[in-house]
Amino acid sequence: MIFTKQAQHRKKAPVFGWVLSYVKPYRGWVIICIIASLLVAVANIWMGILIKTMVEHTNNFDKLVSIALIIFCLTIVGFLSKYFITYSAARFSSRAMRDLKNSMASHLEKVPMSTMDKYHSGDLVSRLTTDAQILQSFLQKHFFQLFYLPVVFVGALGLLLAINWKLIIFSVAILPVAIAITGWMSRPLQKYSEQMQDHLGQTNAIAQDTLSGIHMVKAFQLEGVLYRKYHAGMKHVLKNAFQAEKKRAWMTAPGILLFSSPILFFVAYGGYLIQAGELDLGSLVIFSYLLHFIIEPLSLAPVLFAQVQETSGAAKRLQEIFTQPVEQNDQPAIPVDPEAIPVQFENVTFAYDQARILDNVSFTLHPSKIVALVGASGSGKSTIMKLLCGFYPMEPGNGRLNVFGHSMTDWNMTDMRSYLSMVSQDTTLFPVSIAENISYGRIQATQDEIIAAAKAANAHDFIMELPQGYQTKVGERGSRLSGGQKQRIAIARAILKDAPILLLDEPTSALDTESEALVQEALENVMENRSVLVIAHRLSTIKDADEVLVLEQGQIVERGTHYDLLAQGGVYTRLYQKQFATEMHSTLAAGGV
Ligand SMILES: Nc1ncnc2c1ncn2[C@@H]1O[C@H](COP(=O)(O)OP(=O)(O)OP(=O)(O)O)[C@@H](O)[C@H]1O
Repeated sequence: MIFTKQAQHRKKAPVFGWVLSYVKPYRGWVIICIIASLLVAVANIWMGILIKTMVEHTNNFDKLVSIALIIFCLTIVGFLSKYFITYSAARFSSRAMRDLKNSMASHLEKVPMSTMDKYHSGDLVSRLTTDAQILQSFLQKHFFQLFYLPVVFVGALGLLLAINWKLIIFSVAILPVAIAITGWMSRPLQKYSEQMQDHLGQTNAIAQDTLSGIHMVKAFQLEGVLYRKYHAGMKHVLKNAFQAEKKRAWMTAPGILLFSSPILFFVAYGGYLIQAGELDLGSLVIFSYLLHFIIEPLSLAPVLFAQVQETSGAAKRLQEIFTQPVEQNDQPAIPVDPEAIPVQFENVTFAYDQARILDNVSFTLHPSKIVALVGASGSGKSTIMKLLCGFYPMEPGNGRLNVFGHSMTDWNMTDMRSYLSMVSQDTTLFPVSIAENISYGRIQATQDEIIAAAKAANAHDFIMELPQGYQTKVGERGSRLSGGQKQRIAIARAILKDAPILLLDEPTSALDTESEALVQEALENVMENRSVLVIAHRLSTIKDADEVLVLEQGQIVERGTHYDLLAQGGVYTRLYQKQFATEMHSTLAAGGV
């Protein structure tokens, strides 16, 4: 199996258990937060008892002074506890979210291309930012309430029941109905929140595509089309946000009414009990103070429930990423025999989804040889490269793919890829300096080695002409460099990596003649003494290849050297005449073969 399912414990855990697994390493701060929450609750209830004692001892000055002192101490305890709630919640929530984001980023690096094909990078960024923010905000602002509210509620209820059970039961009798109504009303909040986050992910994806492809957008005057798409996406986001807020507003109005009704009942029935001599004034005062601690938890419960719903929606979107299988990276490194055959495809059949893309493909790339892939667009050339990079899993029974004599399924992917270098038409440069971009071929490379690689890639001269030389920042995706310059930096990177197998997707006519000649020379340097699998677009590369594979609809329909294939007069000859006739004529005119 190329793909394993890591982080199983997190995958199977219910969503909040999964979130708590990230909080667990900071349990010290969580415990401080919980203890501080409990202290605030106890201080509030104790204050009620003291108020009652104060009312009962209005003639005892010493008693009043000692009560005032205790109240002062409780106020200090309450103040410090609130500080620690805020501080500790900020500490554990921000650290837990940092860990979660880090492990999500590292998980994303390990998921196979088949998974990345399912998600847009903008959506993934949205999960990493907005969803993680919702989660952090819950942990920071609402987590302590899960402990504070029940304790203050139970404490206040116990005291009030002891003072006059009839009055408290009569006062709060309506609250279960209020909770049921507001709880029922908050149910769609999770759905709205999930929908809003999904739409936000899609809208972010449009924004990202528009900004990264801004040249094309402007050249094709697509601003209006993309703006309308963005606008439509934001409309959905706003709609869901508005639906959620409308629900909240609906919950607030009856909530206030329902949750303030106990005060009315208390005033009416409490007054009656005093007149009937069944309740003293001190008890009435403590009742009015403590009733708040009954109403507050109950009125906040639906709001908290709604927050939990919203947070669980965000957490589910994050957790979904962790349920994606990852590439196998935990096997020990395989010892490689340098004499072994670098690449061997044996009857490989492959489909991305349903349709068969490669059909029974077999070929061998011998050490220091060149195998060229040619064929019409969509015939499966890039797919062969992608399989060799281990980007997609091969189903059992669909052939064998060996790298240095070991089946792809036995390799640790990171280890296997250390034997491959890739230079593709679509060069990926990172927004860092030229030196750093080249050094990504081999992170430990010295400055001298970087310069030597740049020289071999025909890049040194143009780099030295830049104002900051090797320290020049190349911009997003290398936007500050020309196509040929980007290619040569990518080739320098491959030279520095010095891997025995080179995968090459030759640049086509996107480069001008002078730039193409420089790139071509650089490519010849990087190909030297390496086993090369090349998607060939140049006649000269095809002629130099030890074997040319002609692909048609995922099948190798012809194979041999350029001259063997021409002699056959089949698919290759037709392709040759179509694609290379101009190049052939110019070669002949220049006195070439
Ligand atoms: N990630 C993918 N998911 C689904 N189908 C894909 C994916 N990548 C490629 N395909 C399909 O596989 C087929 C072969 O594509 P491939 O890129 O291998 O062709 P190619 O010969 O390299 O073409 P070109 O010369 O135009 O680059 C095409 O029909 C393409 O639509």
